[in-house]
Amino acid sequence: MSSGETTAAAPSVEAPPVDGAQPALALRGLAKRFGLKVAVAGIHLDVPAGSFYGLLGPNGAGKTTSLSMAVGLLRPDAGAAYVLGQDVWADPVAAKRLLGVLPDGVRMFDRLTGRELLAYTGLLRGMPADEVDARARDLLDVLGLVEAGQTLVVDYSAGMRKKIGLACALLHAPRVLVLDEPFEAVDPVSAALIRDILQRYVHSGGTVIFSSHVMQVVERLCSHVAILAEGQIKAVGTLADVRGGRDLEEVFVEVVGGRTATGKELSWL
Ligand SMILES: Nc1ncnc2c1ncn2[C@@H]1O[C@H](COP(=O)(O)OP(=O)(O)OP(=O)(O)O)[C@@H](O)[C@H]1O
Repeated sequence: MSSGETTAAAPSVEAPPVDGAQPALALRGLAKRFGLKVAVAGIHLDVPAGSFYGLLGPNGAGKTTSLSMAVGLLRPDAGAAYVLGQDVWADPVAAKRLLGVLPDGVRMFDRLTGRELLAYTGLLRGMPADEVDARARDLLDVLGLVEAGQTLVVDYSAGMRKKIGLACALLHAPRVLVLDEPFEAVDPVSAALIRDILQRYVHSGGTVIFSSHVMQVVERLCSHVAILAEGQIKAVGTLADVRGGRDLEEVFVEVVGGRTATGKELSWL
C-alpha cells in the first residue's frame, strides 16, 4: 500500500506534462468547502490513460464532490482538473468533448422518455441525428431498456435511471468515463452487463474512473485504486500495491479508521 504517497493539500496546480504518457484525468490541489465543512481538502491524483480506476471512501468522504469538480459540474474553491491535458474549468468544451459522465443523483430531464433523453443528449453534443438514433437503439438494446425507451424517465426505477444515465454517458464514445456509483441500485444481472461493457471499453483504450462502496466490484475490475476519507486521499496506487496481499476491505477499514459496535450502544434495541 502506498498510503501517504499522495495525500492532502497538494500545493501545485501545474498542468500535467503534455506528452504521450499524460494522465486521462489529473487533479491538482482540488479543494471545496461548504460553510465550515471541508468536503475536499486539496487532492492531487493522476488517473493513467487506459486504467480502470476505483475511487473508494466511506459516506461523506468527498467522492461525489471530488468527481463533480473533476468533470466541471461543481466549481472548486481551489485547484484544477485536466482531462487528457485539457483544463476542465479553463476550457470546458474541449474537456467535456472527451468526457462521459454519470453524475450522482437525478440530474436528468426526466419528463422525456429514455429514447428522447438519448436523442436530446446526442444532439446537444452536436452528433448527426441518424448516428444518435442508431447508437441509442444499440444502447437501449444492450442495456435491456428497449421497452423502457418509450417510458418517461421519471417513471424509471433507480436501477433503470442508472442505466439510462450510463447510456447518455456512452453515447458520444468518450475517451474517459467518470461514473459516480454506477452499480448502486442495479440488479446483479444488470451489474454484470455494465461490468462487461466497461471492461470492453477499457480494453479498447478507454479510461474509467468510478466511485463505489463495494469492495468486491473494485477488486474484480480495477487496475488502480484511491481511498478517500475526510476529503483527503489516504492511499493510492495500483490495486496490488494498495492491497499489499490483503483483502481490500481489510485495508479500507484500516485506512479509513472504522469502528465496530460493541453491542452496548443500542442496548434498548
Ligand atoms: N451541497 C452541499 N452543501 C453542504 N454540504 C455538502 C454539500 N455537498 C456535500 N456536502 C458535504 O461534503 C462532504 C462530502 O460529501 P460527498 O457527497 O462528496 O461525499 P461522498 O464521499 O460522495 O459520500 P457518499 O458515499 O455518502 O455518497 C459531506 O460531509 C457532505 O455533507
